[in-house]
Amino acid sequence: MTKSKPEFSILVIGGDGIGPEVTAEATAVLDVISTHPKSRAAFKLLPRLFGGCSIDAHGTPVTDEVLETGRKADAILMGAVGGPKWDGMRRGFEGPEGATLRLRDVTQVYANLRPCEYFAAGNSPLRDELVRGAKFIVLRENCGGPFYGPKEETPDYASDLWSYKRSEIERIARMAAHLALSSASPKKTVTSCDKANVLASSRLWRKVVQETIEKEFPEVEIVHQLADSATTLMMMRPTLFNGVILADNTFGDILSDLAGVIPGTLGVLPSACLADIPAQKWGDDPVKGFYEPVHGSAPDIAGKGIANPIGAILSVALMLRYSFGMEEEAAAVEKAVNSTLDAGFRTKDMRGTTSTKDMGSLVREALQQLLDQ
Ligand SMILES: NC(=O)c1ccc[n+]([C@@H]2O[C@H](COP(=O)([O-])OP(=O)(O)OC[C@H]3O[C@@H](n4cnc5c(N)ncnc54)[C@H](O)[C@@H]3O)[C@@H](O)[C@H]2O)c1
Ligand SMILES: CC(C)[C@H](C(=O)O)[C@@H](O)C(=O)O
Ligand SMILES: [Mg+2]
Repeated sequence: MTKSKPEFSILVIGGDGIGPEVTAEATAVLDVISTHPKSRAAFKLLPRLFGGCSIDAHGTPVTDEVLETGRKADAILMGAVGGPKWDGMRRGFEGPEGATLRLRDVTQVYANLRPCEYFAAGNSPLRDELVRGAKFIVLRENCGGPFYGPKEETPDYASDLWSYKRSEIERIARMAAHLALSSASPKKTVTSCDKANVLASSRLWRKVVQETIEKEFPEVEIVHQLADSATTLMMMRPTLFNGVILADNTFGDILSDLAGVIPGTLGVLPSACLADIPAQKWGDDPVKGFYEPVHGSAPDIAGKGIANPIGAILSVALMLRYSFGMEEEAAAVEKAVNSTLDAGFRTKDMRGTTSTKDMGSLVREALQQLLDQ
């Protein structure tokens, strides 16, 4: 890796439904950054079919070539996959969603960071005084649990094995503590959510999270919360969770979608799936990351040009920060999004009329100005 101006390779998966619409706005942000006179990096984009569109073209949701490209690339950017047309194909890891799980598995991106914060856009259905100041990362274990356990599927019986190994829990607990310590917030808290009152895998989870963090990160406060009551608390007192919310694959999936109530739409939530502790600064070797907004392919609004591209654009900010150590550029993208919202522009999910493309170009204009300063 040359430290002068590295070129990072990125597998780009538009996917299905609104996936290609929001991904186009996200890659356009990367173009602004790489073509700016002060640019510190070049990006080699590797667009590929994946998901339902790949089933239509190749008869499989992911070809070996795409898995291999993803394994070798520095990062992966994905819109979303799936849709009613391919719902009948879900069995084991077949079908569009199964392909996403396979790609997460081959890249071993075990830590799924799903940051959520309140935007002062007046869009939350929750009362302003409840959500103001809410800022946390849902850290979801991404390569284990029932998503990956052996499955049995017959017309009369079906099962998914929900299991965790100590080593899988230790590595995600370390990531949680690392994120808590590196956050700007004075509160260094990890709130771990589980169902230790009923699930054996949760009892191991709770024990290993407690032991690992207590021993290796004594300055981090650990709170254990049952996952069911965590949902009510997240809606009633979201700021209680400021810091890091740690959860396994299933509970993390649910809690991160629930967090969409805080900004008032899933459309603005980004996500980063990492294979290692994030890069600390520009010039470090890239950390393998798989970036995708939290939302899905939203078949109900696909093709209408109204999808919110902010979740995808903010996922690019996470890529710059966590994979490439480009904190200044990441912060500029986030600032550009905030200033666009502050100027009053909103897509339909935020009760506005701005189109996907217009929202993308407004953010890019704001970004260009910030980079020029
Ligand atoms: N990463 C992924 O590939 C991924 C993630 C989640 C769901 N999915 C798949 O997507 C399909 C649809 O799932 P779903 O309907 O449960 O969830 P979804 O996230 O696609 O949609 C839920 C609701 O949020 C809205 N929404 C989502 N993203 C939006 C955006 N960017 N702008 C505006 N509104 C937005 C939708 O219109 C819909 O009303 C399913 O096939 C599911 O498996 C894929
Ligand atoms: C589509 C599906 C495989 C995926 C998941 O459950 O991980 C989605 O819901 C997500 O949150 O990224
Ligand atoms: Mg989900």
